[in-house]
Amino acid sequence: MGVDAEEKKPLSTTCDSGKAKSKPGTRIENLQLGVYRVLVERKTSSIFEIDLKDLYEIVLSRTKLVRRLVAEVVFLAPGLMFLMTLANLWASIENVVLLSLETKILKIIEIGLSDGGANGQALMFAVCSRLLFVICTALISHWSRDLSPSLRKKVTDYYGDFLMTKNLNMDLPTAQANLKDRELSSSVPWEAFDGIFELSVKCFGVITELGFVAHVARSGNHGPIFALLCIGKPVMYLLTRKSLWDMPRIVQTNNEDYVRMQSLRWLEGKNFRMEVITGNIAQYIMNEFNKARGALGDIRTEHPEFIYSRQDSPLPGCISSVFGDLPVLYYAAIAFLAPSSMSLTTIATLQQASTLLRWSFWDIFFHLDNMHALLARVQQLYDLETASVAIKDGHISYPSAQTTSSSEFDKGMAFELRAVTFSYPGSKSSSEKTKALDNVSFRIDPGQLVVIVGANGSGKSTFIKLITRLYDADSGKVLVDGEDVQDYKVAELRQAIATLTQDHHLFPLSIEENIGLGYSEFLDLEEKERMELINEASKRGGAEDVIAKLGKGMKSVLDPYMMQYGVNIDEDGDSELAKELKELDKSTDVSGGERQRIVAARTFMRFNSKKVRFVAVDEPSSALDAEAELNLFNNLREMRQGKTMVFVTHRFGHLTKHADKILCMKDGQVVETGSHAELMAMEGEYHKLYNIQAKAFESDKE
Ligand SMILES: Nc1ncnc2c1ncn2[C@@H]1O[C@H](COP(=O)(O)OP(=O)(O)OP(=O)(O)O)[C@@H](O)[C@H]1O
Repeated sequence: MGVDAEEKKPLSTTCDSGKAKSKPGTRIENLQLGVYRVLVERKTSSIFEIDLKDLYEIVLSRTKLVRRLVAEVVFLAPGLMFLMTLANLWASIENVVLLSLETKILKIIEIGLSDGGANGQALMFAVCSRLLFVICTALISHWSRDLSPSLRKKVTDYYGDFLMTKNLNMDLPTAQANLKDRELSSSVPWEAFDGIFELSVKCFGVITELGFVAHVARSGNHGPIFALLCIGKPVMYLLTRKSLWDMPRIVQTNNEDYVRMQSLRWLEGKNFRMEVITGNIAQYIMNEFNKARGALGDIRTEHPEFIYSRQDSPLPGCISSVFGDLPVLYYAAIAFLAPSSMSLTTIATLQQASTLLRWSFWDIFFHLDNMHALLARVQQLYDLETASVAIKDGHISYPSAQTTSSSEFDKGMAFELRAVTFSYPGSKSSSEKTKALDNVSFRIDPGQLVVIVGANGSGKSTFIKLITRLYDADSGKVLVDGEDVQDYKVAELRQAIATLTQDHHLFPLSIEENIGLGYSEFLDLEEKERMELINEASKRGGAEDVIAKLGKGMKSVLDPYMMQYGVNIDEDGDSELAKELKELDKSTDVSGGERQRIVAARTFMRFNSKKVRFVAVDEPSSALDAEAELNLFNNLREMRQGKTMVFVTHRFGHLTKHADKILCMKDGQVVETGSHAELMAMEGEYHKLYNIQAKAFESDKE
């Protein structure tokens, strides 16, 4: 380990160290730990590795969190908690009780040896007491073994519900801004609670052990001094140990050879199987990997936290070891200076007790190390409660009274964009190039069929995302039926919109549900009525034949959640298990285009809701064959009545002739607007794109 004064060029970074300013009283240290560059924030005033004031602040700030977590868990299962506490307290005093009974036995033997005969009755009583205690401990441990798993289930269920509700209701920008929440799982609060519980029990155990030591060495008032000496080593360790775990830090792999090795190793995964096989590149990957490994040499690759904890100087280890020997030195000195104040039994007991204490302290440190990170994750989970909602709900019902009374109400939704600018969260908003929409203004009248065309990344899909309020514009206004889109109640507005995009996926549920969820209120209808609507939607989406092909028809589940594996089975053999495993491995699947048809059927299902006034179709046809695409567009157009329709497409041949308006986009701006004839006459961007498509067909004919 060493401090690297030289700045290395990061390959990817989350913080520009050049700009990283430290808080008052802290400094930012740039470390090179093996293949990692680590930026650490440290207290400038601290002489020890750990700052006690810092530790105190951490403890204080976490107390509220711990109180809440413990209160919630206790409230979930007070009875279980009570029994678990009793069982664990019993276990925590086990060592001390055993040691105390052992001391008793030794004392009786020692007295017996010096008096020429042991007190048989007292010895028997002490041995029986110890046996009884051991049996009781074993029984308690047996009876209490299911307590912890039962409580664990209750706790993970409770926080699982909490997380699922929060995640399902989180809007898109908030979800993208909280990427770290992906790490959260319902088991985190349990792990934290379990850690706190264990820590408390261990602390109780240490207190009883210290009390026991003080009691054993009480003659000549050695007790408190000896107890203090026993905690010397752990305290010294705490002050001198090097640990990154609690420090605010940024870790980044900046060794190019290591990064290349990892990237090449990634290619062995099944995602790249096809490319590796068809490209015949396995040997190339292996050669490059070996080259990178050679170049990396002996540079350490384990986690930087582990590299950092290695001490450069042997001094802290020596000091800590000497402190560990102080109890031995102390009773050796007593035995020499005041031999009458301690018996051999007392010395043997103290020796055992000090070892016991040392292990107990290690145990506590181990739990403490984990605790900080665990509590930080629990805090993240609780923060979901107060996570700022990016998409604020409006106050106007949709359709508003003004819309319903308008003469154009029956035609569909009206839109207007006024000088709208938008960049995706996470993109560098200061740069012009990252604006997905740049000062865009246009109008779409009720009932119009609009086709949006343009090159990749020109901003076509972004427009639909703003209308459906997946995102809000950074500046400018998006008006729906004359009102600011942000003023409407989001749920009501979305009920009036049906979308079909390439981003839509099948749910891991039955096909019936996949289509039915297009309008979930219909799932409550009578079976017959519901199936009629679902069948009709599947017909319009072009999915009828696909579904008929599947063994279980509408009840088929295409992407089910499944956990299955076989172990120690000769899969080529003909054993019963091998046959069963082969049968289990057979999964039902359909092609990409067939999936798109089922997704399209879901959108048609939504049309059954009389509330839909706007249909947004964003390139749903990438995997559809020409006939399916034509049918889809025709079926959608047939249902145009009362709806404004926007199609985003690259293959605009059959759509543009039906369009009331075509918007041609380029670099986040609408560069041309008009009918097909008007845009062709302009000989601009649309003309260019159209001719590229037309030429492809002409060259096919040649
Ligand atoms: N989730 C996202 N995060 C960051 N940037 C994004 C995101 N989605 C799109 N962009 C960027 O916004 C710009 C506009 O994207 P948009 O998806 O609207 O283009 P598009 O015209 O629909 O493209 P395509 O024809 O390829 O579907 C592009 O520069 C794109 O890289």
